[in-house]
Amino acid sequence: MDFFTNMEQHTGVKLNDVQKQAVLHTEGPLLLLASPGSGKTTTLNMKIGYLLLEKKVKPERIMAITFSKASARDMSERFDRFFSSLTNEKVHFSTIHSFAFQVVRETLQKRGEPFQLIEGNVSDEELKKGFHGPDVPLHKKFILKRIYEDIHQKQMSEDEMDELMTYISFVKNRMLSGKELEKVSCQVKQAADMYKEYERFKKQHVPDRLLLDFDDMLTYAHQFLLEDTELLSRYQRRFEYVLTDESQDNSVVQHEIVELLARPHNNLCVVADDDQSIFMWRGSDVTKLLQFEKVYPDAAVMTMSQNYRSSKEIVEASNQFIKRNKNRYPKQMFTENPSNAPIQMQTFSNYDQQLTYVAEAVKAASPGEETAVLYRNNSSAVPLADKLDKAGIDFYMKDIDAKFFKHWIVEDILNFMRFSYNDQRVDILERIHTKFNGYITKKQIAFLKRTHISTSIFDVLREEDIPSYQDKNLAQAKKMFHEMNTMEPGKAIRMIRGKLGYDKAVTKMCENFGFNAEHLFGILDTLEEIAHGLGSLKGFADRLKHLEQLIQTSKYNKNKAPLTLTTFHSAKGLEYDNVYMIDLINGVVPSKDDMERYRSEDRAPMEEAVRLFYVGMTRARSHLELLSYNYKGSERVTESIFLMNVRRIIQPEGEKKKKAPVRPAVDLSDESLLKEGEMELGLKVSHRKFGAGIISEYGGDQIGIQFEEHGYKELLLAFCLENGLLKKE
Ligand SMILES: Nc1ncnc2c1ncn2[C@@H]1O[C@H](COP(=O)(O)OP(=O)(O)OP(=O)(O)O)[C@@H](O)[C@H]1O
Repeated sequence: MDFFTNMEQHTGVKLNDVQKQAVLHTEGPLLLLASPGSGKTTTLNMKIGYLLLEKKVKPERIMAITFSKASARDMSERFDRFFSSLTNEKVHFSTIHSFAFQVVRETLQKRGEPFQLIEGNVSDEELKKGFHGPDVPLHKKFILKRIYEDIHQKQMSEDEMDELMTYISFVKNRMLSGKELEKVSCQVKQAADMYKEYERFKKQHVPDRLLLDFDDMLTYAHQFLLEDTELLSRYQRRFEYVLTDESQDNSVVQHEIVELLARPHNNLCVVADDDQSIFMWRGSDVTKLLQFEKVYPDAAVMTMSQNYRSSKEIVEASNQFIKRNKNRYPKQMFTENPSNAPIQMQTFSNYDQQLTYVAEAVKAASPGEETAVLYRNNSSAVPLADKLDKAGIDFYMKDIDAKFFKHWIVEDILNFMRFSYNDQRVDILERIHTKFNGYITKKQIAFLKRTHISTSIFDVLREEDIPSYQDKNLAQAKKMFHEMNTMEPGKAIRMIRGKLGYDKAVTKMCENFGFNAEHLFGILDTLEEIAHGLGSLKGFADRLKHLEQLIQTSKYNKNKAPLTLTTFHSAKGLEYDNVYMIDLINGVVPSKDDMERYRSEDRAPMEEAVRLFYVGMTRARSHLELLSYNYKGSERVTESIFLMNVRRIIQPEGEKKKKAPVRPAVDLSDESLLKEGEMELGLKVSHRKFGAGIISEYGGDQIGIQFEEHGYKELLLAFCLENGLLKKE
């Protein structure tokens, strides 16, 4: 009996022709380009089985590399399911990081050079507490904090820490140095200098040991393999076959390590989907895949395009959608799966309605169905969790991020509320006095600290010699804090933000310290959402505690709750019956930065946003919904341009019922007129009334154009198109 018949009998899986060819191609380089749901993992496992059972390769001669520890476990489980009854031999699935660590440890031990790992868990509280004296705790974040403070003479914000960490990972994974470091954009000023200082610190600060972070594992392993030919050829001899899964997310240094290992026989099987590369921001590099045939002129390239996961509607729409991208291997994903429901798209009037809808829809799912709600940013998780909890729905949250609850904005709001209970507490006032319009100075706080307080602090201050404007403001503040105490929390937050001047103070901080205003105001909006419907300030504080705990413990609900909440990124490789993609608005999906860079001709981030959206769409087996809204709080937003793309795919222009314009002002067949399908960010157009401009936003029924002479204007798209108001320049 041949291998494939045997496999079919044992596992029930009948490989298709390309899958079979990929299994049989064991010698020489192979790039296996696989569409989502096309059985990558299945094929890779079968190939390993083939090497063991048919080619009698010893398992220790096979290097099977996966993207993360979780996918290594997943692969290993699948392998056991297929082959445990056929062979006792076990193949080790490893991440590149763990292999690199092995190389580094071995080399440094041999050289007698001690080392210390400086990356791992450190709580935000510990970090906030900081350190005193000259001895910096030997941890990446503390070291960066110290370097930042030395260079900028001020404290580093959490956002800046995240930014700088991403920058460092990126430059290391891309193997950048010298002038190239300056070219990488980073919100943190002098990031390249800080990076160089960080590298110097690690090598010199502790003379008796080398300090290494996670990314150093890769760069050092690469360096050692290049330097030590004996070491390299030992590993090369050991691993006769090298297979890597999810290779689209490998960084430059990871690709280099894999290439080195596979030499000279190059029995290298690279499984990848360039359309699912979503970690470019931290150094993954899809161009390496696109150049595979240049590196290996004798490479076989096979494409697995049949999707076994999703309904016809989902496969066809996603396949069309990804074609927006230019920088990709052309592929045609298809399926023989039957049709199911059409993809649903809804734009609600506001954010809360979207969440209410999700909660109701999830509740209505049939028993036994797996459902996921996917979002771009972790910040979407808290209001969603709040809504689901209020609706009595259990969930499993994939990437727990309870940072929200410890954020200083949340602390501030709680402190405002605490102070309203007792306006004699100098300790609380000290934390918020610069954040409302009471003009209370540091000196006044020091005075209050020295004074025995037995009445309202506001009265104490007003007894002193203070300017009349402050006296007036303190009297008002006292009244507001007093009223706040018995208010509904939603109202209280609005008063803090508005009349007490907190929003203004935050805006000022953003200007002074470069904080991300959108993010901070987003947190305040979320607090208002959580407060919605609650009766007391205490109830609000309790609710926050409850939510924090709920989110922390939701990770234990894996395989228990039929509902998963996850970011697009973490949904990679997974599948669900029903998928709801939420918060699909411009500024989030794609992000503001993606859009801005696209306008300035830097298209790579937008292409990555498209891939991320595609990963989200292709997680659904039978039911996919794309959700958006028009207002978040009082802010008008526009639905994601990607929604518009999908809508056009599902319902092409020609099929729409077009209302004839009452008075067609121009000949609509004129080729130079802008058509809906031609809209693109950055496209130069000319408006009949406002003249030349550039499309800088579109979504829903609006189009935003930056006009040369009339500034930025938002116009009704349908009106412009139907009346031929816009021409391509
Ligand atoms: N030849 C086949 N016949 C029937 N089902 C198959 C075949 N190959 C794979 N499948 C099934 O298709 C589904 C998707 O396979 P798999 O998870 O291996 O896809 P993938 O390519 O890794 O997906 P993604 O890239 O989206 O993570 C699985 O349920 C798998 O069992």
